[in-house]
Amino acid sequence: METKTAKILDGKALAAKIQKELAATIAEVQPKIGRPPGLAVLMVGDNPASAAYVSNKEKACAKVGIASFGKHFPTHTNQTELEEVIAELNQDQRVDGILVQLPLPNHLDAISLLHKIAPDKDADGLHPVNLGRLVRTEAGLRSCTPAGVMRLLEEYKIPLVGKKAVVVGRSILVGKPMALMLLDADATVTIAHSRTQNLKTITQNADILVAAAGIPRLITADMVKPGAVVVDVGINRVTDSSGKSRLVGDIDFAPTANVAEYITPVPGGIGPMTVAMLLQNTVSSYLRTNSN
Ligand SMILES: NC(=O)C1=CN([C@@H]2O[C@H](COP(=O)(O)OP(=O)(O)OC[C@H]3O[C@@H](n4cnc5c(N)ncnc54)[C@H](OP(=O)(O)O)[C@@H]3O)[C@@H](O)[C@H]2O)C=CC1
Ligand SMILES: Nc1nc(=O)c2c([nH]1)NC[C@@H]1CN(c3ccc(C(=O)N[C@@H](CCC(=O)O)C(=O)O)cc3)C=[N+]21
Repeated sequence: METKTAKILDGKALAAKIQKELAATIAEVQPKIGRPPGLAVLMVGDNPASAAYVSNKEKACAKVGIASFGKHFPTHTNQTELEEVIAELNQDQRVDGILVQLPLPNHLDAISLLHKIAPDKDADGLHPVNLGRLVRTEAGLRSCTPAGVMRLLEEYKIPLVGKKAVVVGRSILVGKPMALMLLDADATVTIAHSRTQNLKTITQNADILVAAAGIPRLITADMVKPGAVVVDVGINRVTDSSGKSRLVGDIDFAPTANVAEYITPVPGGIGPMTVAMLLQNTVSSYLRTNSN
C-alpha cells in the first residue's frame, strides 16, 4: 500500500522569521523610545527542564534586542519575597514583560503570584484579567503556547471555520486557552482530559487535533483521522533504547505522519513558537506603553 507522508508545520522556521521581524521593529523604534524592551523571567529552584527553557528564552531575547531582567531564586524562597520582587518589577519602567516559570516548588502558591503581576506586563497571558479578555474575545496578552499554535496554523493557511477541533489537555497554561482560541476561530471544539472515556473515538473525529497532555505516545496513528492536521504540544524527555536522552511529544510521530496531512515535529514545532510569542507579547507591551 502506498503511504503518504504528512507535510511538516515548521515551527522553528516560522519562529526564526518572527524573531527577525521583532528585531527589525525594535531596531526601528528603540532610538525614539530611548530604551530596549525588557523581559523578566522569574525562576525558583533548580528544575533542570525549567533552567534549560529559561536559558533558551534569554538567548532569544538577546538575539532580538530585548533586555533580560531574569532572577533565579533558591528553592526555599518564600511567597512574600517573590511578591515583593513582582511589585518592584511592576513599577520598573525598563520592564515590559514578567513571567513566572512554572512549575513552582510545592510550598508556593502559583495562582496567587500570577494575580500580583500587572496585567499589562503579563507576558505569559495567565493573569485572570487576560484570561477573562480571552474568554470575552477582547484584545489582551494571550497565553504563548496556544497563540503559537494559532500563528503556525495561520501561516500554513489551515482552514478552521466549521472544522472539528479536539484539544487533549485542559490546563490553564495550554489546553483551556487553546480550546478558546480555536473556538474564536469558528472551529467546533471538544476538550478531552484524563477522565475522558473512549479518547480514541473522540480524536478519530478531529480535523484538527492538538495534543497537550505530557504523555509520550498518548496519540497513536490509529487514533488519527486520515488527512487531519496534528499539532503536538507535548515536550517529554525520554531515554531511548540506546540510553540516550531525547525530547518527544505526545504523538507517535512516524506512524502518525503516514496518516495526517500536516504534523508538527518535536523538537522544532510548538516549542520555538512559544518562545517567539513570548517575545512578541513583550514587544507589544513595550509598543503600547510607549505609544503616546
Ligand atoms: N511546546 C511548548 O511550548 C510547551 C509544552 N508544554 C508541554 O505540554 C504538555 C502539557 O503541558 P501542561 O498543559 O502544562 O500540563 P498539565 O500537566 O498541567 O496538563 C496536562 C493535561 O493533560 C490531561 N491528561 C493527562 N493524562 C491524560 C490522558 N491519559 N488522556 C487525556 N488527557 C490527559 C490532564 O487532564 P486532567 O486535567 O484531568 O488532569 C491535563 O488537563 C507537557 O508535555 C508540557 O511539557 C507545556 C507548555 C509549553
Ligand atoms: N510560565 C510558564 N510559561 C511557559 O510557557 C512554560 C512554563 N511556564 N513552564 C514550562 C513549559 C514548557 N515550555 C517550553 C517552551 C519551549 C520549549 C522549546 O523551545 N523547545 C524546543 C527544544 C528545546 C530543547 O532542545 O531543549 C523545541 O521544541 O524545539 C520547550 C518547553 C514552556 N513552558
